[in-house]
Amino acid sequence: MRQLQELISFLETQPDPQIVMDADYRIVAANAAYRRHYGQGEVVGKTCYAVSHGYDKPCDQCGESCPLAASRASGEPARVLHLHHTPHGEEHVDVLLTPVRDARGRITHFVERMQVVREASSLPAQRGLVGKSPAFNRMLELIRRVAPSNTTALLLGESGTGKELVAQAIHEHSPRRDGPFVVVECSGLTETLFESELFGYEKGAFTGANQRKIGLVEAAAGGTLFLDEVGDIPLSLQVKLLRLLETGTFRRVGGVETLRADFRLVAATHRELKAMVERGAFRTDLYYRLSVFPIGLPPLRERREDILLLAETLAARLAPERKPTLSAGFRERLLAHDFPGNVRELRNIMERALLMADGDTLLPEHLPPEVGAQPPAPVVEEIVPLATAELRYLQWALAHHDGDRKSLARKLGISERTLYRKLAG
Ligand SMILES: Nc1ncnc2c1ncn2[C@@H]1O[C@H](COP(=O)(O)OP(=O)(O)OP(=O)(O)O)[C@@H](O)[C@H]1O
Repeated sequence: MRQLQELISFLETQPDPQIVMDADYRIVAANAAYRRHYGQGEVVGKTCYAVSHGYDKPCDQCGESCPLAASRASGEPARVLHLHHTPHGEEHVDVLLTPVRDARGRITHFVERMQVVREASSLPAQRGLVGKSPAFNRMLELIRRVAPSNTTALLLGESGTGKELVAQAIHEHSPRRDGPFVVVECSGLTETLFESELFGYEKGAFTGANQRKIGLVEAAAGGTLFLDEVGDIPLSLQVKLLRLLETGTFRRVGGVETLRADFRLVAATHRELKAMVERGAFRTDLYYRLSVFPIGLPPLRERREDILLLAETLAARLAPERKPTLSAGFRERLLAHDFPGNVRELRNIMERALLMADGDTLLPEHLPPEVGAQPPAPVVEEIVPLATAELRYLQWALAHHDGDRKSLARKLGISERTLYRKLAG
């Protein structure tokens, strides 16, 4: 008991919101930072899943990962990224759970530290990454883990999935955030261009080189170098990149001086690099240099819960002086579309709709005809077991429902618990 009191008094002055829980998920104390940030009345005596999620049972029984269950099982700290209900709305929170042991080594309590995630927003925001779907959250967790290090990150995703935005988020949350963020567009670079763009050149290196020019590698000193479409670099040039990465040095074209590079590398491609390696189209050694920490960016069709959030965000970004609203029919059509061009396609659709609309309400007729014209049936026309049909319908309803699971359950006329159970299959 004394030990618990000491722990609580220590946590009181810590800068991050922290709570102490017993092994039954019940909150026994919340520190000043927690009360300041979340200020949602007394939480002591309530369970963490009720306070942070509005659930009536632990997260892992509601389709989410539960750090307390993980920590209790392993005896180790556990870290996850969750979406918490807060007085400010739904917020991404990085949760670290640490077990506390008594003198005999038995776990008696858990301390949960919460850090607000600034790499992305679950509400429309003026800039940066926006999303709240499970697939987006899994990606965000990886971004949070790699950003503070100097490790090379490799972003893998279809065109328009937000690779450049993710690279920027990694840079902005790294120790190099005050340094430059330099983008190298690798596709279409010829041999001579590649070298002079990347490494710069000395005066007189070639006709037209009237003065020394520093390259992008040098410009990125102290910051992050983002190699976009790294899979498009021809084999003949890959060796030059490899040399730079292996030695950490380079020479300007026409120069003799060996210069030391000082950048953190983030690379991206929409290509299947692994398959390219197998085909002999991409160097194996370069592949292993690049794929230290791969991050998969989900296509928009695999994060449908984010479509309307992104649409609202992009509309507000594209027309800050207007207050665009999305009519029900417009939303419906967006939700029925597959977005082969991902977020970039959605952005183009929104830009067009804003031009087509005379008022501030976006209507279905402001969409190109091919967008969501044929809403897919929630249940395909084949005979399937009732339980399968029900599951498909619920998944469809989840993707098309603009709100949380609680309000969906209400609309469906079932309890939230039943909804989770049925979705778990
Ligand atoms: N999660 C997101 N939140 C907000 N905007 C996004 C998000 N993802 C992408 N976007 C927007 O979508 C557009 C395309 O993103 P971006 O250019 O980063 O994609 P990309 O994967 O680098 O595309 P490409 O491979 O074609 O270069 C940009 O306008 C970007 O701001």
